[in-house]
Amino acid sequence: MILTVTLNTALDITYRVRSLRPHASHRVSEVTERPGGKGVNVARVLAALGHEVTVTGFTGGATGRVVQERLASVPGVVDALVPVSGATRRTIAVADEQTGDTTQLNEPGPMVTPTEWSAFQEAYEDLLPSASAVALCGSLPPGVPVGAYAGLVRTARAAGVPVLLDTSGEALRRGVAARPDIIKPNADELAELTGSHEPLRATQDARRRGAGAVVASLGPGGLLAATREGRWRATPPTSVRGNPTGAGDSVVAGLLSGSVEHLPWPDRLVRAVALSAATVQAPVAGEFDRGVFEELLGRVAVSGEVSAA
Ligand SMILES: O=P(O)(O)OC[C@H]1O[C@](O)(CO)[C@@H](O)[C@H]1O
Repeated sequence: MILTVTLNTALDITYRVRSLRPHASHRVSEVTERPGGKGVNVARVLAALGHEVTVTGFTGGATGRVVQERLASVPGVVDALVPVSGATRRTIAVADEQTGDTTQLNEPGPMVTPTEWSAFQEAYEDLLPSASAVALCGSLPPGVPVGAYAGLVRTARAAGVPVLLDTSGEALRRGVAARPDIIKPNADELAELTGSHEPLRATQDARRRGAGAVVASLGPGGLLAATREGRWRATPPTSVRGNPTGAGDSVVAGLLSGSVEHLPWPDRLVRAVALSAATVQAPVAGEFDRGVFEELLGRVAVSGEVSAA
């Protein structure tokens, strides 16, 4: 199975409004709720691609119960979440019908005690021997040490399990130093990590800091990958409009599934770009449109070069 870690799980709520204006009161025309947090989204997409997935991280309170109830009905996803005394957070995405833009409000998450953090680390170590790959995704809830991902990367490496890290800020900086196999920053996260706003230079710099491969998501500009095997750029055929919530998580799912299936890097990037664009176009945030995905697979452009041996 593929293991996804979401330390800060969420009940993702999407509000649709006619036009979002600061200081105004709004009528919500539609409300959607689904289990979220980045690793949970990754798991749903992996399962839709036919992979067996186990989800771990923290869950607590009434929101945690809703997240778990909803996860139970997703075929192919096994729930191995660890209980905490605090409540799983909510995230609110407000989709503006007029502009097509989405505004995101993410709660901080429950306070995790040192005992709960230790319980998670034990559960994680127990799950690793059955995992073909692991994805560590999203923000850290309060109470979890900022070096948490660095530790989880080291544990996965010691167990011989390939590890992808998708987070930001100091947690990413420390995590990269622990040498994950893949990181997937967006342009801002990559610039913050390396101090460079030039993506090509920044991806190479991030590799020097410890990442085995760096796949930078450049929004409508597609993906830029710097790996041991070579460097590539993959771009969607047209700029897609819609809700980008979860598009980065679909990239992670594309990369991970391609990695466990031993696809060559260009094919993994094509899959990741097609999934991401199909997520932007899906009516519900974080889902992907299978028809769009399959149609785009043949139309994503890849350019680049293989490294000299
Ligand atoms: O952990 P964070 O960085 O706060 O991100 C979580 C949020 O991001 C999303 O995964 C979208 O990528 C939402 O589902 C939401 O839960």
